Amino acid sequence: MSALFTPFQLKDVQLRNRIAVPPMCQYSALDGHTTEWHSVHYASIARGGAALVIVEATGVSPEGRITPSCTGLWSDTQTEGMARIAAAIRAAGAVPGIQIGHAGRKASANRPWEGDDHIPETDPRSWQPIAPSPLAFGGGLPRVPREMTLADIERVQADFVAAARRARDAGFQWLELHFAHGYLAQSFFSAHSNQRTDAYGGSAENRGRFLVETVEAVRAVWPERLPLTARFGVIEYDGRDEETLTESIAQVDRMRRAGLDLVNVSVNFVIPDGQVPWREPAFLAPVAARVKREAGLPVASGWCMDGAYTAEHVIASGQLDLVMIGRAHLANPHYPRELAHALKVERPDWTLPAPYAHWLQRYGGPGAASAQ
Ligand SMILES: Cc1cc2c(cc1C)N(C[C@H](O)[C@H](O)[C@H](O)COP(=O)(O)O)c1[nH]c(=O)[nH]c(=O)c1N2
Ligand SMILES: NC(=O)C1=CN(Cc2ccccc2)CCC1
Repeated sequence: MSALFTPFQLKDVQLRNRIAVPPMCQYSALDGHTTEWHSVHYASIARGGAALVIVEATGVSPEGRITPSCTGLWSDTQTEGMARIAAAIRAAGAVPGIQIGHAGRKASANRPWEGDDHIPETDPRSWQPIAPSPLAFGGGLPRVPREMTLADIERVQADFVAAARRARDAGFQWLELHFAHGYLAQSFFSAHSNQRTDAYGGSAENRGRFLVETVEAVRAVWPERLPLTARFGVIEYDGRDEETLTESIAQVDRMRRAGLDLVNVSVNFVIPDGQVPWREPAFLAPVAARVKREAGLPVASGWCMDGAYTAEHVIASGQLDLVMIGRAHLANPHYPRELAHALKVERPDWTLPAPYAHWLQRYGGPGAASAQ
């Protein structure tokens, strides 16, 4: 029996297994609107058998995007395209999720294959990034952001609420606030990037204020019976991990009390030179397990957890409730079928829809057990 292929219930949402596709930017939007690329991309992946498909980081405002090609939910004109995608994910038997966020000081960047760096200020495609403090990320993202005023903070929080309403109206059943990867919310919580002296800076509680207030504000519009979650970096790998983890777990507890239903544990990526242990399989699993134990809410996590036995173990061992498997789904949208075969799940081909499953089960096919 495979733990990975057991259902999971959170509020009124039932997941058919523990495999989630994490948000992965496609950098293919037109003025924040989804295109045919997104429709095919998300439908194909959802048909592959994962239980939850989370649509990529979607900007709560134009300047909250990472690149000019990122999706947005700052305008009602963007809701229809997202609604088609949510419906296609649901029609494939997966739960449609979406991540909404603000890129903060990492905003106004080129697409990864076009430099992955800040667009020059002289380029008309660029815009002024904003952040808690006037401190640049560095590396390929050298622009010094404008320090946010209290009015900016209120406006951005209102943008999160408006985007959450649009995600609800588009038919998404799982909302993930992007509080990780060095973007705006993460940069409020990190002392590396937040050197404010007002109520939003200084102590860990003050640095976590923007995040807690945003959870509270979004909770008020997001249906109580649908999961409200956050992807949150809890470790920087900057040599101060124990201190960062302790204050991050306290922050997760504050967000849980503000109404968060699950946390997707990730890495902070607030500084360009963190020593992330990339070679260690499932390096975040023990970290996520500690968050689950100490903050007392369900956890998901990912990063290099795509191998069948790794994915099975992080769930069977109770470290995680859901495993996020990203790049493997870019290489093969039907990746869950590979996992089902490897883990000797009953009728593994039926991780796919009937038009594929029937023939693969009956006549074999690449990777099918009956293949000679
Ligand atoms: C092309 C691309 C684009 C994105 C990502 C990654 C990649 C490869 N990742 C991180 C992603 O969700 C995942 O955490 C990592 O890919 C690590 O998981 P895997 O090792 O790929 O399973 C990411 N994470 C996130 O929270 N929001 C996002 O929009 C994106 N975008
Ligand atoms: N929107 C996101 O959260 C993104 C995360 N990425 C993963 C990543 C982050 C930091 C370092 C390496 C990879 C890359 C692209 C966009």
